Amino acid sequence: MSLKLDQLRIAQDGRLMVALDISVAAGQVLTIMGPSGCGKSTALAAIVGALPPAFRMSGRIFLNGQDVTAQPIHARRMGLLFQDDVLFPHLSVAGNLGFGVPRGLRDRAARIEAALDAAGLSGMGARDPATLSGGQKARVALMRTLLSAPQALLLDEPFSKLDAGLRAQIRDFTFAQARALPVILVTHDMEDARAAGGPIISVTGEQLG
Ligand SMILES: Nc1ncnc2c1ncn2[C@@H]1O[C@H](COP(=O)(O)OP(=O)(O)OP(=O)(O)O)[C@@H](O)[C@H]1O
Repeated sequence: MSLKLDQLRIAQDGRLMVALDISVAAGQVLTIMGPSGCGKSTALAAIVGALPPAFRMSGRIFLNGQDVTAQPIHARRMGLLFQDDVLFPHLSVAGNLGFGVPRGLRDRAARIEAALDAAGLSGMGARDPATLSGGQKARVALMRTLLSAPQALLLDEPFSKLDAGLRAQIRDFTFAQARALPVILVTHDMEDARAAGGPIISVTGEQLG
């Protein structure tokens, strides 16, 4: 799998805000950094197909070699994970995971079980998500996204609410679970960027390291 941003440009009120021209291969994590308000989240919104009307976009987005620029958000099948990605409080842990599984799959229960296993939550599917620790919640949120079988994973500061120890643990877990996918990580944290191990760019297209 691969994600290619070909001369992607996002402007607001005629002013260029974001310029990205890069390919991300499966198993690679591209990190996007930059000051607050410079357009990092907007860039992810454009890539998934949910750019707010206040912005104009040019360039093309390719997923697995296919031009998806004109496709609506649901057809692009990309997973997007936020820092405030809360679990649904009215659903069990398994119910939350099941939300990610595409409708009509026969092995739905087995997929949920496998995700519980991967998250270190075997046998805890019936639990109320409120009873989980912060790390457990973060793992369930990630697995819920991955169960939707995304073609790429976009991470918008997903670790920033976690304390330092947990942050490293969840970060490693995320990169390990997503190793079959191209991943784009938005972060303010240099440690996150280093741990990602891939190219680091600013949203203005400048290569940082
Ligand atoms: N829906 C919207 N309509 C109009 N302007 C918006 C909208 N969303 C964001 N903006 C503006 O676009 C600019 C970029 O916002 P964005 O959230 O992409 O920045 P960011 O780099 O992700 O910031 P942070 O690091 O603080 O999350 C900001 O000036 C913001 O106010």
